[in-house]
Amino acid sequence: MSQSIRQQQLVTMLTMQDSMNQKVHPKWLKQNFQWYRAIWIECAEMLDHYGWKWWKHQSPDMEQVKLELVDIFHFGLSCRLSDSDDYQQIAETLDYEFSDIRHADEFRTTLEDLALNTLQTKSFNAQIFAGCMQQINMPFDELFTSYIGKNILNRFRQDHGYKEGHYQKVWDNKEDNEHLIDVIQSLDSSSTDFADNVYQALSQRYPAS
Ligand SMILES: O=c1ccn([C@H]2C[C@H](O)[C@@H](COP(=O)(O)OP(=O)(O)OP(=O)(O)O)O2)c(=O)[nH]1
Repeated sequence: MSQSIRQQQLVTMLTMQDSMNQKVHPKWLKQNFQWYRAIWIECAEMLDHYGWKWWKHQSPDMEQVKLELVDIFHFGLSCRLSDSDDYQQIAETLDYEFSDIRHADEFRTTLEDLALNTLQTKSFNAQIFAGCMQQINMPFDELFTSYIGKNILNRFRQDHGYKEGHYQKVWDNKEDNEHLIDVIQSLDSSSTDFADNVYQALSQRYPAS
C-alpha cells in the first residue's frame, strides 16, 4: 500500500528527531530522559501563552501557542522513538491516531486532558494532541513546517553553545523563537531546501555568527 503524505512527513520528522536527540546526547536512548515530564511542563507553558487568568486582561499569543505544540511534538516523537526504532511503524500508528481525534469542549480543557493523560501514562497521546491542534485550527501541514523550523532552531542553538551556556537567546530585543516565526513566514516552506534555508536565515540574523 502506498504511503500517505502525512506518513511520509511523520517519517521525516522522526528521522530529524532522532538526529536532534543524538546532537543533545549521542547515546540519548540509553539516558532514560523523562520525555513525559517535558510534555506536561510545556502544556502549562502553553496555557500561559493562551491565557487563563480571569482577573486580568490577556490576549492569546497564538504563534507562541502553536510553537509550544511543536515543542510538545518533539517530545512526543521522542517518547515513541524510545519504544521502537521502526520509523515506518511509528509513523503508521501516529497517522492512524491523528485520524482518531479526541477533545473536550474547549481548548484549555483539552490541553489539561493532554497534561493529565501524560502524567497518568508517562507517554504521549497523539489523539488528544490532535484535538488541541483542531481546536486552534492548526492543520497538519503547518505542524510539519513549524516542526522543521523549530528542529533547525534547536540544532542552531546546540551549534552555538546552548548546552555550554554561551548561546544568546535574545537578539534585537526579540527571543530566538520570535525570530524563527519571522524566518518561517519569509521563506518558501514547500522548497526542498527549506531546512537549509531556515538555518542560513538564522545564521544571518544571529549577531555573533
Ligand atoms: O533531547 C532533546 C531536548 C530538547 N529538544 C527540543 C524540544 C523542544 O523543541 C526544544 C525545547 O523547548 P524550548 O525551546 O521551549 O526549551 P527551553 O530550552 O526550555 O527554552 P525556553 O526557555 O524558551 O522555554 O528542544 C529535543 O528535540 N531533544
